[in-house]
Amino acid sequence: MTVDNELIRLCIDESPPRNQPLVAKYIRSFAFPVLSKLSPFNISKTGSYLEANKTAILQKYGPGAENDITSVLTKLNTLITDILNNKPFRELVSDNVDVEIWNKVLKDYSDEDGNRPTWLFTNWLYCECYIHRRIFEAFETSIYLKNYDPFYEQKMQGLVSCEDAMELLGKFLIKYFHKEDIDIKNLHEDLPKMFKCALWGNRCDLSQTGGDAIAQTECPLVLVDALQHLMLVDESPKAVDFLCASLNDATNDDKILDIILDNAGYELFTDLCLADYLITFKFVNTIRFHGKVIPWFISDVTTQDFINTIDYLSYKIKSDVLKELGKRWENYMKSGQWKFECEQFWTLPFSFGQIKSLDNELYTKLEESFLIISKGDLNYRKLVGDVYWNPTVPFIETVGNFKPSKLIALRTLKSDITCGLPEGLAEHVSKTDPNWLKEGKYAVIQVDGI
Ligand SMILES: O=P(O)(O)OC[C@@]1(O)O[C@H](CO)[C@@H](O)[C@@H]1O
Repeated sequence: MTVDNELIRLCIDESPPRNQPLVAKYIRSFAFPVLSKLSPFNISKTGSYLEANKTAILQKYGPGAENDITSVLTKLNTLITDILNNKPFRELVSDNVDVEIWNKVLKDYSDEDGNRPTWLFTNWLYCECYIHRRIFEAFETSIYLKNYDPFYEQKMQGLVSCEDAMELLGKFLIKYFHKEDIDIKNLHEDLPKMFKCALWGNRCDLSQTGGDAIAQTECPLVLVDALQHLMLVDESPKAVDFLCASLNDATNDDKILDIILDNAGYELFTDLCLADYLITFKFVNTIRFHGKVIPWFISDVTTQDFINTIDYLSYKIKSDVLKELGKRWENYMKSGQWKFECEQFWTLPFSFGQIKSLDNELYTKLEESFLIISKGDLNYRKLVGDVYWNPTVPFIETVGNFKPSKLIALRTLKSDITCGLPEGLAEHVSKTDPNWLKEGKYAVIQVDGI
């Protein structure tokens, strides 16, 4: 019997129950294949990357790093074995500031007899976050590779491989920014396109491919129209009306936009384009980008990714328009109009509904916000509590008590969770396209408080 079969033997051959948080034991949920196939694949690819890049790593970190590589590989292999054998979770052992929180969560999820949670039977959001935290633990418990991001090069490669598409969007924007006669009608017409470029940027997510870059070659603006029929909910008109109306209020010159980022590479580029558009036309005055404090879900944006993306565009890329964009973004960072922040909460296994009770400082910060944009699938899962909602439950209900400000969610669908869909749509799409929830093919733009 293979280990995969062993996991299957423990599972239930059913869909997960509606309106409950996901758990991987339901074979017909996306969580089961992510746990049994995709996660072990991603972890073993991380190990293969280390082995393949050993010489370069030793050159950079010195010969002492050889033992580190060996110990990281052992820890990654143990992690795969633990998952595939549904072993109980263990405490984290590093001296990082978040370890106390993770170990408290482990205790909270253990039963009265002290039996610890296992991969198949515990809350899936906790489980998947724990997998990524354990990957990082393998590195942070080493000597030389404590701060090593094994996904950094792939993330930058993801950016480089999309240069053609970036150039096309860059040309459009630079021309636009140089025009002197942009009026409210133009803004009203073009702002939805900027939202949707950032939305579809979320398709380029390396956690689906074990780090292999997904090249985006078509013109992002052409794609916006071509993919419109794949948008299951499009509330962008509400967001655009709200933002355009706010331009009339000259008294408010302290409008902060918070963008809760997702992936580096091409997606981050499209987020920065949207941010530039919003700040150039004074929809907002300050933008705070929220990234991750540790490598997370393979391709999420860390400080290193954010800084080096802007640096790459400003100084290293061939294209003049992209250089010009890079320089604009560097200036926004220098002037403080743009800020990059990475709070610990985003790499903990909690939903956004828990921010208020668990991290009041962060919640209070988000209350200063004029508008919050949440990017991507994992942030969406956290927004709606990773609950397998009945698809017609309104989005504003699913976000629970996460109401610090007005909110826009931009998400391509890569997991089972849907909400706020019109009656019958989920049934209709699933009949014509059984994989509709898995591949980032469909998307939603949903708003709360607008
Ligand atoms: O947040 P992103 O980057 O849009 O997507 C992340 C994600 O799709 O990767 C995992 C594995 O497929 C999913 O569980 C998760 O939701």
